[in-house]
Amino acid sequence: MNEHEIEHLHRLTQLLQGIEVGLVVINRDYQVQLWNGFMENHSGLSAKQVRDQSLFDLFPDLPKEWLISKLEAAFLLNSRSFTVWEQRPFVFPFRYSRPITGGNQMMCQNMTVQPLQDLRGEVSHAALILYDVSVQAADRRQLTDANEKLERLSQIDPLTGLANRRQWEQALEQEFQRCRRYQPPSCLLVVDVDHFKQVNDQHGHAVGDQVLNELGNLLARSLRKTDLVARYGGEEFVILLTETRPEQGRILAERLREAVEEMVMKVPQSLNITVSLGLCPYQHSLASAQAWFEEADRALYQAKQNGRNRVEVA
Ligand SMILES: Nc1nc2c(ncn2[C@@H]2O[C@H](COP(=O)(O)OP(=O)(O)OP(=O)(O)O)[C@@H](O)[C@H]2O)c(=O)[nH]1
Repeated sequence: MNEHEIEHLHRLTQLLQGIEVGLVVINRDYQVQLWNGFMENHSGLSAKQVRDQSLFDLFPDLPKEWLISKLEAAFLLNSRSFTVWEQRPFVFPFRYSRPITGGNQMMCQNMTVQPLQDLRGEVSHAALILYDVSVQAADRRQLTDANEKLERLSQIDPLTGLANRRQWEQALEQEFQRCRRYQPPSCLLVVDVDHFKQVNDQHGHAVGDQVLNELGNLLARSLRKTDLVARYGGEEFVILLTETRPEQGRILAERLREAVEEMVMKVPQSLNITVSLGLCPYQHSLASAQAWFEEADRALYQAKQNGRNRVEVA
């Protein structure tokens, strides 16, 4: 090798030492032959310390079986492979300390395994090339969390914390399909506050909101976990009573009516309200979830017509 070539090699070595990517070269016994500055910095082990040591002795926590299968594919088949953090968050257990990523404890890594041939063309070594993708991983996780939160929020009524109409319509459709298939007993109940306009007019809209909130709490408290209560809109609530026969549904509706009548709200002065309820048990003749709801709504209209503060069954 002439002086020019030695200079060139020297520059290349400096480049590999300083690059912000982990570089490890191992021989066929998995012993470390090259360990660059990135690996030194993150492992706390110098190139001298790891030289000729087995990778698996140095890092007993490495996913041995999985990594050997990758390395053997490189040695025997001369094939290159790539793994991403989404499949396996990290290969080398390096701590990650940059604060911008928040709760991220370990460095997330992508890794390439690259076969290296000797001058005779035989694969005598393999390189592990490690990319730190902690920032991208943290961004992705934040985005996923935000999307999940948005999805949850888009299903909830902000005033009462109950399911909103969107979630309700999905649940009703599901329950309708379940009833159509298995014909379990199931009831749909529509609850509407009587003369709610007067509450708003006499006490103000903020008090009206509080009344709806308290009513929502009462309904949620009074039902089974398997029932779904939702705010359909305005002063109208809807309830799915699963596994409930018509006569049980009627008793429950009556109990809710009484509970509302007896409830004294402090908003801030004492206030009483009543509700009217329309009940429609599932019947096979119902053509759609919408038809089921319309039947219950018709029963509610009857309850209003018949004097309010009462239950009517479709
Ligand atoms: N405070 C408050 N009021 C609401 C909300 N949504 C709807 N309302 C009011 O609810 C009232 C409903 O009035 P109506 O549909 O006439 O019914 P009602 O006065 O309850 O009479 P009946 O249902 O016939 O007993 C209207 O005044 C709406 O403005 C809300 O989120 N908060």
